[in-house]
Amino acid sequence: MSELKELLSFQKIDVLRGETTILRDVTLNLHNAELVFILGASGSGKSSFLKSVYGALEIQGNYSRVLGYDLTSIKRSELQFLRRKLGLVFQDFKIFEKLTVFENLNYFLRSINIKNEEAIRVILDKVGLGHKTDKRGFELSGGEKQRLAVARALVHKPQIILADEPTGNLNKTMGIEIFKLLRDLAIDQGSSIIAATHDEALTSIFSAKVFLCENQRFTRI
Ligand SMILES: Nc1ncnc2c1ncn2[C@@H]1O[C@H](COP(=O)(O)OP(=O)(O)OP(=O)(O)O)[C@@H](O)[C@H]1O
Repeated sequence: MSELKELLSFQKIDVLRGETTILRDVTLNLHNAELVFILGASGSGKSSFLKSVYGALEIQGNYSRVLGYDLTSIKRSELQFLRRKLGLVFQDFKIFEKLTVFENLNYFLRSINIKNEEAIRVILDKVGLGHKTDKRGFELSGGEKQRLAVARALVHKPQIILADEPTGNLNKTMGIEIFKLLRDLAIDQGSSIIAATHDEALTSIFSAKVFLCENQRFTRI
């Protein structure tokens, strides 16, 4: 059992978009190898919360630490270093359709100054795409695209994975299968996941801390 480390701590933090307060008094503590779901209706602030974690939205409050960075005082030039320690998964996959499976991961790793072809091969095997490394993005099914996105989120062994509706474009069975893959591989390498989802069913399948965004509140349920 690995030692418990605090990866993220928000204490009574407000998340803003310009002049508008999207969420108030957000309190969340995240440790390694932990899964957190964020539920809420469309427009309730789930994506905004995820964006606040990587410094893409303004926040206010006394205490907000992510992987050792204080988000209320982090410099713009430091954000790239924080973001290298995060993995991102989106509903619409955001893979490069014209690049091959291998090139998609290599492009991502190079963008964060890492050259590690072995890590690419290992993670592609783990997500079940080891036999499709030379296929281009447009030749993949939706499930395969999300497997590739899962591989991209994990290949650099980030400490936190932020997943925004990761099952939103998949059928129910495929969504559960791919989320399980993400969860198992992440937890295995000690990474934690914060996943925003409409899909309440996921919370009954996977053991997790669950929060609800509603009327600007962020409440543990
Ligand atoms: N780019 C943007 N510019 C301005 N306001 C935005 C922008 N994106 C979202 N908002 C507003 O911020 C609020 C929270 O939106 P957010 O996308 O965080 O909700 P969500 O719970 O993730 O919704 P969904 O489930 O539909 O993705 C909403 O009122 C929305 O209209």
